[in-house]
Amino acid sequence: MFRLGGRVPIIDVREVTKTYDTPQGPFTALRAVSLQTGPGEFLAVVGRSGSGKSTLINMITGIDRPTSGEVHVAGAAVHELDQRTLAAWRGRNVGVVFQFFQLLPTLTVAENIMLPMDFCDTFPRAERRPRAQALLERVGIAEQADKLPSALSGGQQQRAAIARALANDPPLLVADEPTGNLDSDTAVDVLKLFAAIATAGTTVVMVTHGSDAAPYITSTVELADGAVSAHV
Ligand SMILES: Nc1ncnc2c1ncn2[C@@H]1O[C@H](COP(=O)(O)OP(=O)(O)OP(=O)(O)O)[C@@H](O)[C@H]1O
Repeated sequence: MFRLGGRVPIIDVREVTKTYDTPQGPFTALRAVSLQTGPGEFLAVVGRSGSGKSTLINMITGIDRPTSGEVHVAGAAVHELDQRTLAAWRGRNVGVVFQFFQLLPTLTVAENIMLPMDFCDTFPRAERRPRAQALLERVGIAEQADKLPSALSGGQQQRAAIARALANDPPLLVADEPTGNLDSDTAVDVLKLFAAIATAGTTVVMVTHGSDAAPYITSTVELADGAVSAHV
């Protein structure tokens, strides 16, 4: 097995190619992309619009399958999992953070965070509420637990979404443009939070267009026309 500085990687993408069938004919969105990331890394995925960032993320989270190549995440061969196994695997192993937060509007903040625990039955029922509260403390919004998401600022909603992504203590957190809808000061606070999460051991992969992330990330992969053009 591939090892990264002696450690098993959390993400091990090997020669992944993704070709979509389109009415105009086949379109290759990823070309022989390889990428390895270890525990505790904070990886930024950058590249122009259409370069393949979301397609790569979809391969890593198992939302979509490669046309060829292999995707290993947290020890699972994601490209080989069937849909049912994949849903259960994803719920426990991958926390996802979106640009527009996507909290359920009719549930309180704490209830939103308990939802992945309920879905995956990861913690005993009696532990879920105190665990949600502890996660809210970790992301700095403990006092917002019983409010509806609409009562929170954008930055607070993103912190709540990050707490939800950590609900099942996944080894990997994936964030697609998580600061795209935040003002620059709030964006820096969210980047600092991701950096702290990575330092605590969770691998964080973030698609970003901004350059504000540079001080906080541990590595960058750049895509151009579906291929890795730089990995530093
Ligand atoms: N389901 C699909 N069917 C056909 N083509 C697709 C599909 N999904 C993506 N593509 C194409 O693959 C290429 C890469 O798309 P992708 O969404 O991965 O880019 P991106 O780098 O995430 O872009 P953006 O920064 O605009 O979100 C684009 O040319 C896109 O049109």
